[in-house]
Amino acid sequence: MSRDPDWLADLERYHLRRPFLKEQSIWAIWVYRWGRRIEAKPPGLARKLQNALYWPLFRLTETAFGISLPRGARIGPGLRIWHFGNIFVNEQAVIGAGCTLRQGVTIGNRHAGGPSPVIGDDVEFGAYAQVLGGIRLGDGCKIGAMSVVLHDVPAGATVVGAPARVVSTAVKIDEV
Ligand SMILES: CC(=O)SCCNC(=O)CCNC(=O)[C@H](O)C(C)(C)COP(=O)(O)OP(=O)(O)OC[C@H]1O[C@@H](n2cnc3c(N)ncnc32)[C@H](O)[C@@H]1OP(=O)(O)O
Ligand SMILES: N[C@@H](CO)C(=O)O
Repeated sequence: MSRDPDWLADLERYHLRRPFLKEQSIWAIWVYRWGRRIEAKPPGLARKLQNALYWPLFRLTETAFGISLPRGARIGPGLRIWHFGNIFVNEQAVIGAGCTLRQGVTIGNRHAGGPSPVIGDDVEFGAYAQVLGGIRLGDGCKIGAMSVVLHDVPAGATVVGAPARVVSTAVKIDEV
C-alpha cells in the first residue's frame, strides 16, 4: 500500500490480519501519514489533486471515528491508537516514536493559540488523559486514565490524577 517507513511501523503495532476491517483508528493514521506525504511533495498538479482528495477524507475520518490527527502535528513511527472517539491532537504537537493513545485522549494547548506538548518515545496514554500546554513528557512515561497533565513528566515516570502527580519514577541502575 505504501513504503512509508513510519506507516509500516504503525501497521506493525497493530499485529492484526486485515486491520482496516477491525480497527477504526488505522484509517485515521493512514490518512495522517498520507497527508504528511502530500505535504512533502513539490508544488504542482499532483500535490493539488491529492490535497483536494485529502481534505474531505480527513474530515470524514475525523467525524466518523472521532480521531483528529492533523497533518501539521509531528508524530513519530509506530503509533498505536486503541479504540476511537474524542481523540484530539493539536497541529503544533510533537509525539515521538512508538507512542500509544486511547479513546478520549487530548494532546493540546492550555489556552487558544498557546504552545502544545512535546512528547518523547514510547509514551502510553490511558483513556481520557488530557495533556495540555507547552510541556515535555519524557521517553517511556505513562499517563493514567483520566489524568490532567499540566507540567513536565520525567522519562519513565507514571503520573495519575487531576492535576497529575508522579506515582512512580524510572528505576536507576544504581538503585537495583
Ligand atoms: C476497553 C478498554 O479496556 S480501554 C483500556 C483503558 N485502560 C487504560 O486506559 C489504562 C490506563 N492505565 C492506568 O491508568 C494505570 O492505573 C497506570 C498505568 C496509570 C498505573 O498503573 P500501575 O503502575 O500498575 O500503578 P498502580 O495501579 O499501582 O497505581 C499506583 C497509584 O496510582 C493510583 N492510580 C492508578 N491509576 C490511576 C488513575 N488513572 N487515576 C487516579 N489514580 C490512579 C492508584 O490508586 C495508586 O494509588 P495509591 O498508591 O495511593 O494506592
Ligand atoms: N488492550 C486494550 C484494551 O482494550 C488497551 O490497552 O486499551
